[in-house]
Amino acid sequence: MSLAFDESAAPILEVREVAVHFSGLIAIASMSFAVPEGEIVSLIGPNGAGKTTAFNVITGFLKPTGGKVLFRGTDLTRLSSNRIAGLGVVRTFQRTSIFAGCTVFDNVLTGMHRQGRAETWGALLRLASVRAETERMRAAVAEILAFVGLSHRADELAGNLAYGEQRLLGIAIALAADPKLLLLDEPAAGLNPSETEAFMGVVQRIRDRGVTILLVEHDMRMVMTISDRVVVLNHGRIIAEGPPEVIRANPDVIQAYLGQGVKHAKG
Ligand SMILES: Nc1ncnc2c1ncn2[C@@H]1O[C@H](COP(=O)(O)OP(=O)(O)OP(=O)(O)O)[C@@H](O)[C@H]1O
Repeated sequence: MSLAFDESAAPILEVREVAVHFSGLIAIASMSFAVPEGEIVSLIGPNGAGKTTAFNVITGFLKPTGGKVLFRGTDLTRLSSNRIAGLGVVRTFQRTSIFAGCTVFDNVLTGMHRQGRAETWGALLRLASVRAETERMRAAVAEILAFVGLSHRADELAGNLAYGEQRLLGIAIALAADPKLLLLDEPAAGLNPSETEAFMGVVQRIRDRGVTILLVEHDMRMVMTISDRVVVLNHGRIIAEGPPEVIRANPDVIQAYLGQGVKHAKG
């Protein structure tokens, strides 16, 4: 893990002066930050700071009141969430959306044509070599399941998985959509310490495979261990930005958030 921020790395994502107002309430006042390609960047802050709102803007679920979001130079704020997913900006949700009545394998297979991949799927079905293509996709699903450590559960109904396994399945479904930038919304919520540990390893390995990660997470140990860079939001404004060891020592951050968070993480 590279703890130092490489200023020369090209940003895959640039959030420029994004503002979000909800009829009088300012959820995000003005937010600008960049996510360098190939890094894990965490967006942290107290409850209500604007983290989920920022995710919703980046993924096209919410149009900002002002500002832009550039993904490899393309302005995402003009595009539908489906188009954005099709470009490779893929998110997971706080509540994992799985098909409980389908097998783990089929859930991941479905992930290949969810999230904006419908056109590709349709085109594939028209190919004469559908069978070869199906085999290729099944091999890809098997590879993803092995990657997240769920191969042994492939034929199980997703609804029968333990909670921690369902979170891993959520990640596997997102990986099936071939993300370039993966947004993880509180992936460790509700996990026990050993599950969190395993999850941290998975997230780092996803980064090591070349997928850039933007993480919203309350578990400070996870954030401080795996992030290359941390962006701190408070009341809709960025109050600090930098590598974990700098953020950890920033008095404004400690005041706003970390004091409580670190205590919580250690307790
Ligand atoms: N659709 C909405 N309509 C009105 N206000 C909203 C809406 N969505 C969010 N807000 C408000 O915007 C602010 C930011 O909320 P947001 O959910 O982005 O915070 P957060 O940092 O993700 O919090 P948490 O850590 O609790 O998930 C809050 O004051 C929230 O109540």
